[in-house]
Amino acid sequence: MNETIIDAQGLDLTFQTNDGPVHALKDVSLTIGKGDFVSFIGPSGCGKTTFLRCIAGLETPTGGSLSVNGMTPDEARRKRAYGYVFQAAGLYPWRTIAKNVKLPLEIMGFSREEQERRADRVLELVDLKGFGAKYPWQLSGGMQQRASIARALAFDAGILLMDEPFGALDEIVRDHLNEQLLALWARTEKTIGFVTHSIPEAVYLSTRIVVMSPRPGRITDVIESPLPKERPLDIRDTPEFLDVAHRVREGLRAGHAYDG
Ligand SMILES: Nc1ncnc2c1ncn2[C@@H]1O[C@H](COP(=O)(O)OP(=O)(O)OP(=O)(O)O)[C@@H](O)[C@H]1O
Repeated sequence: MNETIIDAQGLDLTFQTNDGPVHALKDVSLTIGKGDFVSFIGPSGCGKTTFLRCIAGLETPTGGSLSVNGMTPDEARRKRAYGYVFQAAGLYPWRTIAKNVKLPLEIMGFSREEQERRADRVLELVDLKGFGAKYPWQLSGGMQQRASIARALAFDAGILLMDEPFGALDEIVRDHLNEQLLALWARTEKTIGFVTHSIPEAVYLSTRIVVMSPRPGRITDVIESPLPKERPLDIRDTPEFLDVAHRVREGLRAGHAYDG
């Protein structure tokens, strides 16, 4: 495998809540290499978001070890090792698209010229060239989500963490964004962690698919994709694709059957 970027070993996380402890992650071990596109799939509440948030240094595991770029997640967060894309685009309505994209750059103290240059570059990368002066409400849901990806790319972190970024979009738009995301990944060689509920989306995008079980969230299968890097949408009709989709479905089913 390529250089290790994310290394989780025996990760455990129990939330203490008013209703008692919630065991969200159990003995999660996974290594993600540079340039991997790893999807996390599993039933609602199985800890996909929690695992992504651990990588991002936004939750603290209660057991095990986790490193990101050879650092603790907290150090990696402070060094801005990753861009994070949420399910909702989360753009500020009073800022233009360009100003939304520049926000992290402003906070990080980039010069105005550099902010301008980077915003232009990432808006072009997500196919929003010429939309910088628009406000979020003037854009479709898919375009807003692309703008939020541009914002996550603006400071050029090597890691992109995406939590169901296209979950709220209709299927045609989602297909299109999946294609664009693959092209962007090929061009930028980012390491991507991607949470989804959709089997076809996971299979279409990923180099590896991590199947998780219901609570306490455990990894029940890690499927290496045999698909080539170059993936036109109609690859989804090929026997290879359907075979991987079948394996994911079986993995999800086996996880559900687990009651230990
Ligand atoms: N801050 C928190 N405090 C207490 N419990 C939490 C907290 N965050 C998450 N949980 C619980 O941990 C479990 C895992 O949640 P998580 O959001 O990671 O699941 P998920 O797989 O991403 O679900 P979904 O697919 O519905 O987004 C759930 O039972 C959730 O209620």
